[in-house]
Amino acid sequence: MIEFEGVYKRYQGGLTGLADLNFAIQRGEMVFVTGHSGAGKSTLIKLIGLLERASRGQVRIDGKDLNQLRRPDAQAHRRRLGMVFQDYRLLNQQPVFDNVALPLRIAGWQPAEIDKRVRAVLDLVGLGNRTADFPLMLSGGEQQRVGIARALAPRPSLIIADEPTGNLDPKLATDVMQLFVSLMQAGITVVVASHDLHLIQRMKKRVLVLDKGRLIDDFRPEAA
Ligand SMILES: Nc1ncnc2c1ncn2[C@@H]1O[C@H](COP(=O)(O)OP(=O)(O)OP(=O)(O)O)[C@@H](O)[C@H]1O
Repeated sequence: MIEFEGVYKRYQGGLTGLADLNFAIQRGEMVFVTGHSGAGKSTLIKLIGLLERASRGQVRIDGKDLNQLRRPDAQAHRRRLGMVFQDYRLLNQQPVFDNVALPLRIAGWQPAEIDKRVRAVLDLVGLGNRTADFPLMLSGGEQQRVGIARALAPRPSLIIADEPTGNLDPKLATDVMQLFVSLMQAGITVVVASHDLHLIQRMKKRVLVLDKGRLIDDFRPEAA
């Protein structure tokens, strides 16, 4: 479970990233975070991913305050978490297979296990036949699916994504969002930041709306 309690994030120079955020996300839930440019979406994602730390308040994952984590626990947290970025962040000089294998190699998986897992996640995102291709031979939507496969490879329990469809046309964006829904259906907690309200509304999942760093709505279509 993810809990934000009285969370503030103030950047150097006095800019407020987040102000007094309070909410909880249950295990296995899918949640969108939306709001205008500068509302604090990326900041929220970065706090969960430990790329930034709260200035005040607590961000807790399974009861542990992320600000208090010592290095081994912080590393364990990062291992349980997959991140997906707007610009995919693939290594363009390496084939799709190696891009997806990278986190498994870093984690010390055995080659035979890596081979099996990489093929399985690429099959899952519909790219099982593109393992030898290089990222720039793929469409934007396909590159993002490689990014998602890479995030999924180490079997994370939580996926966080910052504007994952920002560079995609509406059809590909919908496909990628559907893929996130299928991950939620497989039991993974999924938190997606996106400014695309039309697309979010079509997905009929919970939406946290930020405005100038504050939570101004927490909408649950299932409960409406
Ligand atoms: N590294 C930083 N240093 C200083 N200020 C920052 C930094 N990152 C974000 N901010 C400020 O914090 C506020 C929230 O930014 P954030 O990137 O979280 O918003 P966002 O909703 O993701 O915006 P966008 O949709 O434009 O990416 C903005 O006022 C921004 O200028």
